[in-house]
Amino acid sequence: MKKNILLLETIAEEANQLLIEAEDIEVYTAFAGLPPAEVLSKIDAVITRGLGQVNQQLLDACPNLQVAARCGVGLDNVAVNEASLRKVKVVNAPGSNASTVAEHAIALMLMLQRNLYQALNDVKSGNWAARSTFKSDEVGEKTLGILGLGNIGLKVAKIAEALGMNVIYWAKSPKDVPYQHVSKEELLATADIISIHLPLNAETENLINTEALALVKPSCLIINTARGQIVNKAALVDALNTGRLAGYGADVPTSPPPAADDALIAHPKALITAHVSSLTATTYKNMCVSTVNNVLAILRGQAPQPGCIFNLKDL
Ligand SMILES: NC(=O)c1ccc[n+]([C@@H]2O[C@H](COP(=O)([O-])OP(=O)(O)OC[C@H]3O[C@@H](n4cnc5c(N)ncnc54)[C@H](O)[C@@H]3O)[C@@H](O)[C@H]2O)c1
Ligand SMILES: O=C(O)[C@H](O)COP(=O)(O)O
Repeated sequence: MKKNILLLETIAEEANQLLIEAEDIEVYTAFAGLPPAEVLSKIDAVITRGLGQVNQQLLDACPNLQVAARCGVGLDNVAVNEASLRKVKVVNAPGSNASTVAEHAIALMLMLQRNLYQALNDVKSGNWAARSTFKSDEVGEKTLGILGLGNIGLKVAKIAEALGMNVIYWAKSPKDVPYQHVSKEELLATADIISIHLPLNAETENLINTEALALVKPSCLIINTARGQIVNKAALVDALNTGRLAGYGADVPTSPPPAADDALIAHPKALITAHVSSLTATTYKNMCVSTVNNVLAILRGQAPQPGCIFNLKDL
């Protein structure tokens, strides 16, 4: 009997092709709304990206669900606890976008630290004379504090090390890496640049709040390519306005999509991209293909990529 997969969002063509060619798989989509109850009742696996919600309502509607999969890494749009209670395997593609997100984090860090945005705008606007007042500093010999040393955090650490930075990190427990593990408070107080690579969950939402920002050096830059909600927006804007923090670079607005008058987006000390760091041609394909292969393996009773079943991991 065929297994039934529901796609909540479009996926890379190469991954779609794997599903189309699989003779043991029937594919349904929810691009224009959920299919009728009789279809949902026979769905074995649901696949989403960052927008489609695998929530309690969907889990209720799909009583035969075995797998809830995310093309990519972040599982903040998946009700992980609810799914776990129903013995639904929550699956992602660990490491599939680590290099490209790490590159993006380093790019934002250099843009801010070297004041490149202003330098480029000066030339574009014909203000060559601005070079006489130009100020910036290199990242070499500065201390980079990494919050969350998983696949992306570790890539960032390696690139930063090659740039001559001193890397420290905070994680739930020390790891077997050549970087110093410190408390969150020590990291906040000593880092020249902080890069956030934590998942968004109940423990990390608003982690960078007024109290945390009170600890950082006024010259500190915060880079966030994880999720905007890990940083409290009001506290962040206040810290930028009062000189408590020198700059913020992020790939993720605090409440996407941002309003037209969002105080952070317009802030002269903030550089925000529209959640694009995974969207290179190579990585978009890889994260969708890896996820689909993991789902197919589980449905066929084969071994998926190690560590991809999130609710079986000790996080
Ligand atoms: N901007 C983007 O397009 C993009 C792309 C990929 C991932 N992300 C985000 O980045 C996050 C990290 O990705 P990753 O691939 O490095 O994930 P990962 O699972 O490899 O690493 C996350 C790390 O955070 C640690 N952690 C989890 N909860 C913690 C807590 N409460 N306190 C301290 N440490 C904790 C884990 O132990 C792990 O080391 C994702 O969850 C996702 O939200 C964003
Ligand atoms: O968590 C992830 O893997 C990234 O945020 C990618 O998200 P996207 O699928 O929305 O690009």
